[in-house]
Amino acid sequence: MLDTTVGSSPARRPRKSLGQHFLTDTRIANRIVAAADPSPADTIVEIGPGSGILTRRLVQVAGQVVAVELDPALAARLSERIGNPDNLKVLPADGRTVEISALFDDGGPYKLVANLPYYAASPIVRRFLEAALHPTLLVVMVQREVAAAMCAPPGSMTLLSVATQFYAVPSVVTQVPARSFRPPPKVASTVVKLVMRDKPPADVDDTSEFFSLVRAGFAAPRKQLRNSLVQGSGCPAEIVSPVLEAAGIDGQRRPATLTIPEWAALNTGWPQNTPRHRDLRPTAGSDGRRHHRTR
Ligand SMILES: C[S@@+](CC[C@H](N)C(=O)[O-])C[C@H]1O[C@@H](n2cnc3c(N)ncnc32)[C@H](O)[C@@H]1O
Repeated sequence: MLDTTVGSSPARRPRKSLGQHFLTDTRIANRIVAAADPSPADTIVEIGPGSGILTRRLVQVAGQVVAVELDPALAARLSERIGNPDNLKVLPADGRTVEISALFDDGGPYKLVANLPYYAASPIVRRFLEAALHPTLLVVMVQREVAAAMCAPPGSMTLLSVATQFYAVPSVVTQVPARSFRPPPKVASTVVKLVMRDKPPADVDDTSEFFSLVRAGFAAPRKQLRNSLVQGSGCPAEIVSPVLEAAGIDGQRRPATLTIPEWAALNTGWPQNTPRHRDLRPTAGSDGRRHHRTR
């Protein structure tokens, strides 16, 4: 079914730069909300509410909804559009940088629901997965390829798979064709549910060092793991090979085949004070200075 009350605004065009593809299929909207299993006891954070197709459903079933919208014009109109519900708080802010603790009064448990803008989907998901004050559950719509990487099993894993599955157990809720949006995007989408783990699937003392090593391991994903690690860490094979051997991992395997516990074993065996990752691709920051990539 088509929701004709949202997704269009005669006064203004959707802003492509903000990834504004508004969902118009009410069945998909209902499925997204149902996947979050909201109850009156729940606080729900929604990133990018847009015209409110999800928000209007969420306020009916959740105790409190906090909506974070970067477009100030959409943020200003959201509450009125959906009937000024008492349990809605709208913040005109960026989901990539918003202070998470400032979203709630009590800092209690919350769930995150979002039809994310494609350009910012990965940083927003990563930010909430890694936050000290993280949600218990995320239901997010992302580009189909991103969803596939998040949910990939060993054999097809990428850095994003490891980064997602370290924190959460992912599953696909539903596929969403481009015609379900106005304007239709050029790509298909998938709704993914991420249930946060109580603890990671392997013991890791320092997550930043762990992900540095994983990133090095995926420096050349089509190469054998040993060569990819040499390239990504900047350490010679004489250092990398014994670490692989001690962890019981065949260096001829592809990086995509490693499980998270195997990455953790490599990280544990990596010699102290030896670089885990070198980044040879400095990026220009918005302030014009050169920045090195960080996770
Ligand atoms: C794909 S649309 C989804 C809109 C609405 N939830 C829906 O399902 O129709 C993405 C929304 O995120 C907003 N947005 C874009 N970048 C954002 C950011 N960095 N932080 C918060 N919201 C953002 C856009 O303005 C837009 O409203």
